[in-house]
Amino acid sequence: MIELDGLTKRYRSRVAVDDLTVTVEPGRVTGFLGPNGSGKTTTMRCVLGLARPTAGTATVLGRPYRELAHPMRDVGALVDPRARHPGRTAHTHLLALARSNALPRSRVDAVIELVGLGPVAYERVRGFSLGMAQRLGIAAALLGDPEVLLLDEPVNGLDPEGIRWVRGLLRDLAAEGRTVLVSSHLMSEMQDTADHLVVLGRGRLLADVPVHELLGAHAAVRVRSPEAPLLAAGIRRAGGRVELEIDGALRVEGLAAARVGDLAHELGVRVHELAGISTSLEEAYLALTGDDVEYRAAGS
Ligand SMILES: Nc1ncnc2c1ncn2[C@@H]1O[C@H](COP(=O)(O)OP(=O)(O)OP(=O)(O)O)[C@@H](O)[C@H]1O
Repeated sequence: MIELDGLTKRYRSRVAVDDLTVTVEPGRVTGFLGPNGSGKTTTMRCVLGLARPTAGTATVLGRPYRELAHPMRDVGALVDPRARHPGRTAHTHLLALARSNALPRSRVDAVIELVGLGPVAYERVRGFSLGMAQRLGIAAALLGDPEVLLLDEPVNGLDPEGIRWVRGLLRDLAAEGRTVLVSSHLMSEMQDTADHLVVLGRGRLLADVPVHELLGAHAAVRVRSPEAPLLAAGIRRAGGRVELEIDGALRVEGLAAARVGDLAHELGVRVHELAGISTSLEEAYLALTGDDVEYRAAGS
């Protein structure tokens, strides 16, 4: 479990993380989302003792990271995949990590195998592609067989096969009862991987919800009727939000399809089409974070 309590991190006048209170539970994959610069990496760095909170606390398994007796056995992290000695081979890199953390040598071969780096284990890290570097970073995170995993954009640079592999790995680790916190900008990937979401905007908590709840909250109903204005007025009276689609259909949010059908019946309005529309995580995410995007291209 990871617990953040009023976590705040300021860099001079800039507030990177603002009074964040969240519990990341074990046994599920928690996606950590937010626009660029919203504070995800800074939060992870505070959890890992790499940045000191200005206020509040961040604990792992009930303790601040610095007080963990065997940090690598408790927490595995991938924060910067390029942060390693370029002259070392993958094997020597992991072996050095294992030695300095009193982990058995057998774990080195086990994680190399697990992440699929066997064929390049004795090649220098200098020549690794971003995807290979990501796999090595994940291997390092798993070296101590930790209860808690924090992965900052682990699929960055991976090809589709690699992305699918990370998805399976994260789901397996969560199914084993571990705490898995993973940040990503790939919404379709998060929709398939995460059970739960923590969403930040400008350092503040925007949402702490199960994925299906967020998707449900943004789901819509499409309804077509020759008496659309009458139906739209009834839907609004019942608390729904209505928009007119380009083809004359109504897009309704806030009411289920069955409720819209019943309303039409009550109003004596004919219906030619009625369907629930599921939203993608990307649409739900953009609706949630729209006002909190710090960097936006002109015209977008
Ligand atoms: N060492 C630092 N010194 C000064 N400001 C920093 C530092 N680290 C982060 N920041 C600022 O804090 C804010 C949050 O950055 P952070 O990297 O945590 O965001 P993020 O959500 O991980 O972004 P991204 O999705 O782009 O990786 C940004 O405005 C960033 O410029």
